[in-house]
Amino acid sequence: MEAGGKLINGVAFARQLRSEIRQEAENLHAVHGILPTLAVVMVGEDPASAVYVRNKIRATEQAGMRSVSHHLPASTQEGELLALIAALNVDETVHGILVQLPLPEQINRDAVLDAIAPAKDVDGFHIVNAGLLAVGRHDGFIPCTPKGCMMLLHSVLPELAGLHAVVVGCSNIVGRPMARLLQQAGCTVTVTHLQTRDVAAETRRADIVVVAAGHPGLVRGDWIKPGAVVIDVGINRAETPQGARIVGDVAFDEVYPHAAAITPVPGGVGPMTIACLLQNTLRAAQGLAAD
Ligand SMILES: Nc1nc2c(c(=O)[nH]1)N[C@@H](CN(C=O)c1ccc(C(=O)N[C@@H](CCC(=O)O)C(=O)O)cc1)CN2
Ligand SMILES: [Mg+2]
Repeated sequence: MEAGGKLINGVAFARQLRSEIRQEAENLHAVHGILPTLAVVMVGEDPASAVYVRNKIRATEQAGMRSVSHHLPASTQEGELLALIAALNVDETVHGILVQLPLPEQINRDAVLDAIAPAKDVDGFHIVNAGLLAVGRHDGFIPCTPKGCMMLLHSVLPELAGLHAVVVGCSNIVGRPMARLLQQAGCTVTVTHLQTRDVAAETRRADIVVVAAGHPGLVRGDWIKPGAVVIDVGINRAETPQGARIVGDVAFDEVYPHAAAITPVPGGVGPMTIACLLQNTLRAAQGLAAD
Protein backbone atom coordinates (compact mmCIF):
# COMPACT_ATOMS: atom_id res chain seq x y z
CA MET A 1 0.00 0.00 0.00
CA GLU A 2 1.21 3.55 -0.58
CA ALA A 3 2.54 5.13 2.59
CA GLY A 4 -0.51 6.42 4.43
CA GLY A 5 -2.74 5.74 1.45
CA LYS A 6 -5.17 3.02 0.61
CA LEU A 7 -4.53 2.71 -3.09
CA ILE A 8 -2.70 -0.55 -3.78
CA ASN A 9 -0.05 0.38 -6.32
CA GLY A 10 0.33 -2.59 -8.67
CA VAL A 11 2.71 -0.68 -10.94
CA ALA A 12 5.24 -0.11 -8.14
CA PHE A 13 4.85 -3.64 -6.77
CA ALA A 14 5.30 -5.18 -10.22
CA ARG A 15 8.34 -2.98 -10.94
CA GLN A 16 10.05 -4.22 -7.77
CA LEU A 17 9.17 -7.86 -8.52
CA ARG A 18 10.45 -7.52 -12.09
CA SER A 19 13.76 -6.13 -10.89
CA GLU A 20 14.16 -9.08 -8.48
CA ILE A 21 13.32 -11.50 -11.31
CA ARG A 22 15.89 -9.85 -13.55
CA GLN A 23 18.61 -10.37 -10.95
CA GLU A 24 17.68 -14.04 -10.56
CA ALA A 25 17.51 -14.54 -14.33
CA GLU A 26 20.92 -12.94 -14.84
CA ASN A 27 22.32 -15.15 -12.09
CA LEU A 28 20.85 -18.29 -13.69
CA HIS A 29 22.45 -17.31 -16.98
CA ALA A 30 25.82 -16.34 -15.53
CA VAL A 31 26.19 -19.31 -13.18
CA HIS A 32 24.41 -22.11 -15.04
CA GLY A 33 24.38 -20.87 -18.65
CA ILE A 34 20.59 -21.09 -18.78
CA LEU A 35 18.83 -18.24 -20.60
CA PRO A 36 15.16 -18.39 -19.50
CA THR A 37 13.07 -18.44 -22.68
CA LEU A 38 9.36 -17.83 -23.14
CA ALA A 39 7.51 -18.83 -26.32
CA VAL A 40 4.56 -16.51 -26.91
CA VAL A 41 1.89 -17.83 -29.27
CA MET A 42 -0.87 -15.62 -30.62
CA VAL A 43 -3.56 -16.61 -33.13
CA GLY A 44 -5.48 -13.92 -35.01
CA GLU A 45 -5.60 -10.16 -34.80
CA ASP A 46 -7.49 -9.27 -31.61
CA PRO A 47 -6.16 -5.74 -30.93
CA ALA A 48 -6.14 -6.04 -27.12
CA SER A 49 -4.34 -9.39 -27.33
CA ALA A 50 -1.76 -7.84 -29.66
CA VAL A 51 -1.03 -5.17 -27.02
CA TYR A 52 -0.74 -7.73 -24.20
CA VAL A 53 1.54 -9.95 -26.29
CA ARG A 54 3.79 -7.01 -27.19
CA ASN A 55 3.95 -6.03 -23.51
CA LYS A 56 4.82 -9.58 -22.47
CA ILE A 57 7.60 -9.85 -25.05
CA ARG A 58 9.05 -6.48 -23.99
CA ALA A 59 8.80 -7.32 -20.29
CA THR A 60 10.49 -10.70 -20.85
CA GLU A 61 13.43 -9.05 -22.57
CA GLN A 62 13.66 -6.29 -19.94
CA ALA A 63 13.87 -9.04 -17.30
CA GLY A 64 17.01 -10.45 -18.92
CA MET A 65 15.14 -13.36 -20.51
CA ARG A 66 14.56 -14.38 -24.13
CA SER A 67 11.24 -14.53 -25.92
CA VAL A 68 10.32 -16.28 -29.15
CA SER A 69 7.14 -15.10 -30.81
CA HIS A 70 4.77 -17.12 -33.01
CA HIS A 71 1.96 -15.13 -34.60
CA LEU A 72 -0.46 -17.35 -36.55
CA PRO A 73 -3.29 -16.17 -38.82
CA ALA A 74 -6.91 -16.09 -37.59
CA SER A 75 -7.73 -18.94 -40.03
CA THR A 76 -5.30 -21.33 -38.26
CA GLN A 77 -6.81 -24.77 -37.62
CA GLU A 78 -6.53 -26.51 -34.27
CA GLY A 79 -4.20 -29.20 -35.69
CA GLU A 80 -1.69 -26.59 -36.85
CA LEU A 81 -1.61 -24.95 -33.43
CA LEU A 82 -1.27 -28.35 -31.72
CA ALA A 83 1.67 -29.15 -34.02
CA LEU A 84 3.41 -25.91 -33.03
CA ILE A 85 2.87 -26.65 -29.35
CA ALA A 86 4.23 -30.18 -29.79
CA ALA A 87 7.38 -28.72 -31.34
CA LEU A 88 7.79 -26.16 -28.53
CA ASN A 89 7.24 -28.88 -25.92
CA VAL A 90 10.33 -30.77 -27.11
CA ASP A 91 12.46 -27.69 -27.81
CA GLU A 92 14.99 -27.73 -24.97
CA THR A 93 15.80 -24.03 -25.44
CA VAL A 94 12.17 -23.11 -24.57
CA HIS A 95 11.24 -23.15 -20.87
CA GLY A 96 7.80 -21.52 -20.90
CA ILE A 97 4.95 -21.63 -23.43
CA LEU A 98 2.09 -19.16 -23.43
CA VAL A 99 -0.90 -19.23 -25.78
CA GLN A 100 -2.63 -15.87 -25.66
CA LEU A 101 -6.40 -16.04 -25.03
CA PRO A 102 -8.97 -15.71 -26.46
CA LEU A 103 -8.49 -18.08 -29.40
CA PRO A 104 -10.56 -18.01 -32.62
CA GLU A 105 -13.75 -20.03 -32.34
CA GLN A 106 -12.69 -22.92 -34.62
CA ILE A 107 -10.07 -23.84 -31.99
CA ASN A 108 -10.92 -25.76 -28.82
CA ARG A 109 -9.25 -23.78 -26.05
CA ASP A 110 -9.06 -26.63 -23.54
CA ALA A 111 -7.51 -29.03 -26.09
CA VAL A 112 -4.82 -26.44 -26.78
CA LEU A 113 -4.10 -25.60 -23.14
CA ASP A 114 -3.91 -29.28 -22.23
CA ALA A 115 -1.43 -29.90 -25.07
CA ILE A 116 1.21 -27.70 -23.41
CA ALA A 117 3.74 -29.69 -21.37
CA PRO A 118 2.73 -29.02 -17.72
CA ALA A 119 6.35 -28.18 -16.82
CA LYS A 120 6.30 -25.39 -19.48
CA ASP A 121 2.76 -24.17 -18.71
CA VAL A 122 3.72 -20.79 -17.26
CA ASP A 123 0.10 -19.57 -17.46
CA GLY A 124 -0.91 -22.40 -15.09
CA PHE A 125 -3.97 -23.26 -17.20
CA HIS A 126 -3.14 -26.92 -17.93
CA ILE A 127 -5.49 -29.35 -16.22
CA VAL A 128 -2.56 -30.89 -14.30
CA ASN A 129 -1.54 -27.52 -12.87
CA ALA A 130 -5.17 -26.65 -12.11
CA GLY A 131 -5.50 -30.03 -10.37
CA LEU A 132 -2.34 -29.56 -8.30
CA LEU A 133 -3.67 -26.21 -7.09
CA ALA A 134 -7.11 -27.70 -6.43
CA VAL A 135 -5.68 -30.36 -4.09
CA GLY A 136 -3.42 -27.88 -2.30
CA ARG A 137 -0.10 -28.98 -3.79
CA HIS A 138 2.54 -26.32 -4.29
CA ASP A 139 4.57 -27.92 -7.07
CA GLY A 140 2.51 -26.69 -10.03
CA PHE A 141 2.26 -23.36 -11.81
CA ILE A 142 -0.26 -20.90 -10.39
CA PRO A 143 -2.15 -18.74 -12.91
CA CYS A 144 -0.58 -15.29 -13.14
CA THR A 145 -3.53 -13.02 -12.32
CA PRO A 146 -4.63 -14.79 -9.10
CA LYS A 147 -0.98 -15.15 -8.08
CA GLY A 148 -0.54 -11.40 -8.51
CA CYS A 149 -3.76 -10.69 -6.59
CA MET A 150 -2.46 -12.75 -3.65
CA MET A 151 0.79 -10.77 -3.61
CA LEU A 152 -1.11 -7.47 -3.56
CA LEU A 153 -3.42 -8.76 -0.81
CA HIS A 154 -0.48 -9.91 1.32
CA SER A 155 1.08 -6.45 0.92
CA VAL A 156 -1.81 -4.90 2.84
CA LEU A 157 -2.97 -7.91 4.90
CA PRO A 158 0.02 -9.98 5.98
CA GLU A 159 -2.26 -12.48 7.77
CA LEU A 160 -5.29 -13.72 5.87
CA ALA A 161 -6.23 -16.64 8.13
CA GLY A 162 -9.79 -16.48 9.42
CA LEU A 163 -10.89 -13.67 7.11
CA HIS A 164 -14.01 -14.00 4.98
CA ALA A 165 -13.25 -13.58 1.28
CA VAL A 166 -15.81 -13.27 -1.49
CA VAL A 167 -14.73 -13.92 -5.08
CA VAL A 168 -17.14 -12.49 -7.66
CA GLY A 169 -16.82 -14.62 -10.80
CA CYS A 170 -15.72 -18.20 -11.30
CA SER A 171 -13.67 -18.37 -14.50
CA ASN A 172 -10.90 -20.95 -14.76
CA ILE A 173 -8.39 -18.13 -15.34
CA VAL A 174 -9.16 -16.03 -12.27
CA GLY A 175 -12.15 -16.81 -10.02
CA ARG A 176 -11.63 -20.53 -9.43
CA PRO A 177 -7.85 -20.46 -8.81
CA MET A 178 -8.28 -17.29 -6.72
CA ALA A 179 -10.76 -19.07 -4.45
CA ARG A 180 -8.32 -21.98 -3.99
CA LEU A 181 -5.44 -19.65 -3.09
CA LEU A 182 -7.54 -17.69 -0.59
CA GLN A 183 -8.75 -20.89 1.03
CA GLN A 184 -5.19 -22.21 1.29
CA ALA A 185 -4.19 -18.91 2.95
CA GLY A 186 -6.80 -19.62 5.63
CA CYS A 187 -9.74 -17.55 4.40
CA THR A 188 -13.33 -18.72 4.48
CA VAL A 189 -14.29 -18.32 0.84
CA THR A 190 -17.56 -17.67 -0.95
CA VAL A 191 -17.60 -17.74 -4.75
CA THR A 192 -20.45 -15.94 -6.49
CA HIS A 193 -21.46 -16.54 -10.10
CA LEU A 194 -24.23 -15.83 -12.59
CA GLN A 195 -26.74 -17.96 -10.66
CA THR A 196 -26.03 -16.33 -7.28
CA ARG A 197 -29.30 -14.82 -6.07
CA ASP A 198 -27.91 -11.78 -4.23
CA VAL A 199 -24.24 -11.04 -4.91
CA ALA A 200 -24.34 -7.79 -2.90
CA ALA A 201 -25.55 -9.65 0.20
CA GLU A 202 -22.45 -11.87 -0.07
CA THR A 203 -19.93 -9.06 -0.66
CA ARG A 204 -21.34 -7.01 2.24
CA ARG A 205 -20.19 -9.72 4.66
CA ALA A 206 -16.67 -9.92 3.23
CA ASP A 207 -13.35 -8.75 4.65
CA ILE A 208 -11.83 -9.27 1.19
CA VAL A 209 -13.67 -8.84 -2.11
CA VAL A 210 -12.01 -9.98 -5.34
CA VAL A 211 -13.98 -9.06 -8.44
CA ALA A 212 -13.39 -10.81 -11.77
CA ALA A 213 -16.78 -10.63 -13.42
CA GLY A 214 -16.09 -8.85 -16.71
CA HIS A 215 -18.87 -6.36 -15.97
CA PRO A 216 -17.87 -2.67 -15.70
CA GLY A 217 -18.84 -0.96 -12.45
CA LEU A 218 -20.72 -4.03 -11.13
CA VAL A 219 -19.67 -3.61 -7.50
CA ARG A 220 -21.22 -0.49 -5.96
CA GLY A 221 -20.30 1.48 -2.84
CA ASP A 222 -23.01 -0.09 -0.67
CA TRP A 223 -21.82 -3.61 -1.57
CA ILE A 224 -18.70 -3.16 0.56
CA LYS A 225 -18.32 -3.52 4.32
CA PRO A 226 -16.41 -0.58 5.82
CA GLY A 227 -12.75 -1.55 6.10
CA ALA A 228 -12.81 -4.34 3.51
CA VAL A 229 -9.94 -4.83 1.04
CA VAL A 230 -11.09 -4.74 -2.59
CA ILE A 231 -9.17 -6.27 -5.51
CA ASP A 232 -10.53 -5.34 -8.94
CA VAL A 233 -9.50 -7.73 -11.71
CA GLY A 234 -11.81 -6.23 -14.33
CA ILE A 235 -10.42 -4.77 -17.55
CA ASN A 236 -13.25 -3.23 -19.56
CA ARG A 237 -13.05 -0.69 -22.34
CA ALA A 238 -15.61 2.04 -21.67
CA GLU A 239 -16.66 5.22 -23.45
CA THR A 240 -16.69 8.10 -20.98
CA PRO A 241 -17.19 11.87 -21.46
CA GLN A 242 -13.37 12.05 -21.36
CA GLY A 243 -13.05 9.47 -24.19
CA ALA A 244 -12.33 5.71 -24.26
CA ARG A 245 -10.91 4.44 -20.96
CA ILE A 246 -10.09 1.15 -19.25
CA VAL A 247 -12.34 0.64 -16.23
CA GLY A 248 -12.65 -2.17 -13.71
CA ASP A 249 -15.57 -4.22 -12.40
CA VAL A 250 -15.74 -1.97 -9.33
CA ALA A 251 -17.41 1.47 -9.26
CA PHE A 252 -14.14 2.90 -7.95
CA ASP A 253 -15.29 6.35 -6.80
CA GLU A 254 -18.18 4.83 -4.80
CA VAL A 255 -16.18 1.99 -3.26
CA TYR A 256 -13.01 3.91 -2.41
CA PRO A 257 -14.45 5.68 0.68
CA HIS A 258 -15.61 2.35 2.20
CA ALA A 259 -12.52 0.26 1.53
CA ALA A 260 -9.43 -0.03 3.73
CA ALA A 261 -7.44 -0.66 0.56
CA ILE A 262 -8.31 -1.00 -3.11
CA THR A 263 -6.59 -1.70 -6.43
CA PRO A 264 -7.09 0.86 -9.20
CA VAL A 265 -7.77 0.00 -12.85
CA PRO A 266 -5.49 0.54 -14.63
CA GLY A 267 -2.42 0.20 -12.44
CA GLY A 268 -3.55 -2.49 -9.99
CA VAL A 269 -3.80 -6.16 -10.88
CA GLY A 270 -2.91 -5.88 -14.60
CA PRO A 271 0.81 -5.12 -14.16
CA MET A 272 1.07 -8.01 -11.66
CA THR A 273 -0.23 -10.48 -14.28
CA ILE A 274 2.81 -9.81 -16.45
CA ALA A 275 5.28 -9.76 -13.52
CA CYS A 276 3.97 -13.16 -12.36
CA LEU A 277 4.30 -14.54 -15.89
CA LEU A 278 7.97 -13.58 -15.76
CA GLN A 279 8.31 -15.22 -12.36
CA ASN A 280 6.70 -18.43 -13.61
CA THR A 281 9.01 -18.40 -16.66
CA LEU A 282 12.04 -18.03 -14.42
CA ARG A 283 10.81 -20.90 -12.22
CA ALA A 284 10.29 -23.07 -15.33
CA ALA A 285 13.88 -22.39 -16.40
CA GLN A 286 15.10 -23.20 -12.89
CA GLY A 287 13.10 -26.43 -13.03
CA LEU A 288 10.95 -25.24 -10.13
CA ALA A 289 7.25 -24.58 -10.53
CA ALA A 290 6.41 -23.49 -7.01
CA ASP A 291 7.73 -20.41 -5.25
N1 LIG B 1 -2.71 -16.72 -22.05
C1 LIG B 1 -3.30 -15.71 -21.38
N2 LIG B 1 -4.28 -15.01 -21.96
C2 LIG B 1 -4.87 -14.01 -21.25
C3 LIG B 1 -4.46 -13.69 -19.93
C4 LIG B 1 -3.43 -14.47 -19.35
O1 LIG B 1 -3.02 -14.28 -18.17
N3 LIG B 1 -2.87 -15.47 -20.11
N4 LIG B 1 -4.99 -12.59 -19.25
C5 LIG B 1 -5.78 -11.63 -20.00
C6 LIG B 1 -5.01 -10.56 -20.71
N5 LIG B 1 -3.71 -10.19 -20.11
C7 LIG B 1 -2.65 -10.98 -20.34
O2 LIG B 1 -2.60 -11.79 -21.19
C8 LIG B 1 -3.48 -8.92 -19.48
C9 LIG B 1 -4.49 -7.99 -19.41
C10 LIG B 1 -4.23 -6.72 -18.86
C11 LIG B 1 -2.98 -6.38 -18.38
C12 LIG B 1 -2.68 -5.01 -17.87
O3 LIG B 1 -1.56 -4.74 -17.50
N6 LIG B 1 -3.64 -4.10 -17.85
C13 LIG B 1 -3.41 -2.72 -17.50
C14 LIG B 1 -4.27 -1.83 -18.36
C15 LIG B 1 -4.06 -2.13 -19.83
C16 LIG B 1 -4.64 -1.12 -20.77
O4 LIG B 1 -4.59 0.07 -20.49
O5 LIG B 1 -5.08 -1.57 -21.85
C17 LIG B 1 -3.75 -2.46 -16.04
O6 LIG B 1 -4.66 -3.12 -15.52
O7 LIG B 1 -3.09 -1.60 -15.46
C18 LIG B 1 -1.99 -7.32 -18.44
C19 LIG B 1 -2.25 -8.58 -18.98
C20 LIG B 1 -6.61 -12.34 -21.06
N7 LIG B 1 -5.84 -13.26 -21.81
MG1 LIG C 1 -5.26 -3.13 -12.94
